[in-house]
Amino acid sequence: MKAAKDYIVFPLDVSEPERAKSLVTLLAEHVGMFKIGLELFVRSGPELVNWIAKAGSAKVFLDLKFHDIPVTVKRAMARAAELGVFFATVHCGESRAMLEAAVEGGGERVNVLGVTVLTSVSSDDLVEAGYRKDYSTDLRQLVMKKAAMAKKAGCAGIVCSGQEVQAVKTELGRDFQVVTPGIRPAGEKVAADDQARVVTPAMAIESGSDYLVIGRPIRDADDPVAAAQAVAKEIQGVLRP
Ligand SMILES: O=C(O)c1cc(=O)[nH]c(=O)n1[C@@H]1O[C@H](COP(=O)(O)O)[C@@H](O)[C@H]1O
Repeated sequence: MKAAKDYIVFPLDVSEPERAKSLVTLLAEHVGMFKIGLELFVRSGPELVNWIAKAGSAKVFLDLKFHDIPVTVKRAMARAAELGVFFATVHCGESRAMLEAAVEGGGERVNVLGVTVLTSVSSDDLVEAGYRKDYSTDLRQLVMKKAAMAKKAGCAGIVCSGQEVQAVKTELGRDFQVVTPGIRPAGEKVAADDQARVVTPAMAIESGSDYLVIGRPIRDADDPVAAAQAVAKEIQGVLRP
């Protein structure tokens, strides 16, 4: 069985490679995976991905959220797969062809996740962007459509908020991996920051989430190790044997 800490994905949302390395060293025993996103990758690239992969036991998640024509996505995902990362992301976007291209590019080497509707997006944002009115009043419908498209394309799973996990798992099956950002620990006054669809670690796990992305509540805590341990404790409290 997965240990509570293995559910935690810590995003290395910092610009300096030295700061990223010190966070990896500090948190390697307390989280299950490190995520490298746009900021760090633009600064430090594949070299740092390799360093993190070799540094500890935690897995590496390359989160570059590709969104382009299929051939470009396929070729970029093939390069991502060469880095030996566990997860890599593509936006679900507007066409299944892009997702299929991502899966093809990744081959057997990487688990491709489709990003459905970002956790920073609200129903009002969807209205402004021109989405159908029923999607804006029930954002979950749009997440479900995108998740179904990702599954059909062969993705290993999706990224969505904790508010939609249960519906995705019920409709698309337990094996279809669901990663949930927008997590804010219970019992403390923690800012939601730019996140619009937020749940606690316990709520996400109880809904069936496979991995929780938790950044600022750990990174910006006075004691990041204690913050990660507190999240693991909250997860442990609701894990079923
Ligand atoms: O793909 C992601 O990881 C992601 C998707 C999403 O819908 N929302 C989202 O916040 N994220 C990532 O989660 C991290 C933010 O986590 P917090 O600092 O805990 O808010 C950033 O690395 C985001 O890129």
